[in-house]
Amino acid sequence: MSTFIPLNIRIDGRRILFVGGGALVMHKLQSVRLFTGDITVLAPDISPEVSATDVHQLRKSYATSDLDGFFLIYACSEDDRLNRRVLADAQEKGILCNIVDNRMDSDFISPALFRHDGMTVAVSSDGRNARRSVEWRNAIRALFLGTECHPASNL
Ligand SMILES: C[C@@]1(CC(=O)O)c2cc3[nH]c(cc4nc(cc5[nH]c(cc(n2)[C@H]1CCC(=O)O)[C@@](C)(CC(=O)O)[C@@H]5CCC(=O)O)C(CC(=O)O)=C4CCC(=O)O)c(CCC(=O)O)c3CC(=O)O
Ligand SMILES: NC(=O)C1=CN([C@@H]2O[C@H](COP(=O)(O)OP(=O)(O)OC[C@H]3O[C@@H](n4cnc5c(N)ncnc54)[C@H](O)[C@@H]3O)[C@@H](O)[C@H]2O)C=CC1
Repeated sequence: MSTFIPLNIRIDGRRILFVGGGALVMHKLQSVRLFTGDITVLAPDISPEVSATDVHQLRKSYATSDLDGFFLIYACSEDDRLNRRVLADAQEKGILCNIVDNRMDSDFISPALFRHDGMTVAVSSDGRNARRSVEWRNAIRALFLGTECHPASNL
């Protein structure tokens, strides 16, 4: 069984890498960009939506040395074998890595977030039920903002 502890990790001055540049990266960027602008996206094909953001872009196929200098890695390509290679390379180098939607193997997972007035709420199900995390986050957000509570996921 995978177990996780919630932490707030310092990221100022530290670089974050996404391997892959499709729809899923765009989705993940929406939350990560709330916290840092120092994000690099590496993929042979980077979607127009990702390209239109202010992230650093490397249009190339992944190589192990691409991980050097990064603090956190998100392996988000559509190629599961590649994602697993990225994870193995990162672990070899002592860098924390998330394989998208794979809580069993990831070093960390992403909670459902709500940020307001300098405060952050992060909800997790330890990766067991992401939809439930979104519903809890939305309920907490409604409590603070007095808005209608519904399960649609937007920050
Ligand atoms: C392990 C993890 C990924 C990781 O971090 O590695 C993971 C895994 C999986 N998600 C799945 C599905 C969905 N995920 C969402 C949404 C979000 N998922 C997020 C996190 C996580 N999802 C991590 C665990 C978090 C925790 O601990 O609870 C959020 C909170 C944050 C983020 O992604 O940044 C983000 C909300 C963003 C926001 O709104 O703010 C929605 C709803 C939607 O899109 O609105 C659905 C459709 C559900 C449906 O359709 O019912 C499935 C397939 C399940 C299945 O098919 O049954 C898996 C795989 C599996 O469960 O094995
Ligand atoms: N789109 C979504 O909301 C969700 C996607 N997923 C899974 O996440 C994965 C990615 O999904 P999408 O972003 O939608 O796919 P996508 O097909 O839009 O993007 C895949 C990205 O991987 C990159 N890539 C391929 N080979 C590479 C290499 N050798 N080096 C670096 N980058 C490489 C491609 O250039 C592309 O940018 C898929 O496995 C998908 O099943 C899972 C849940 C939701």
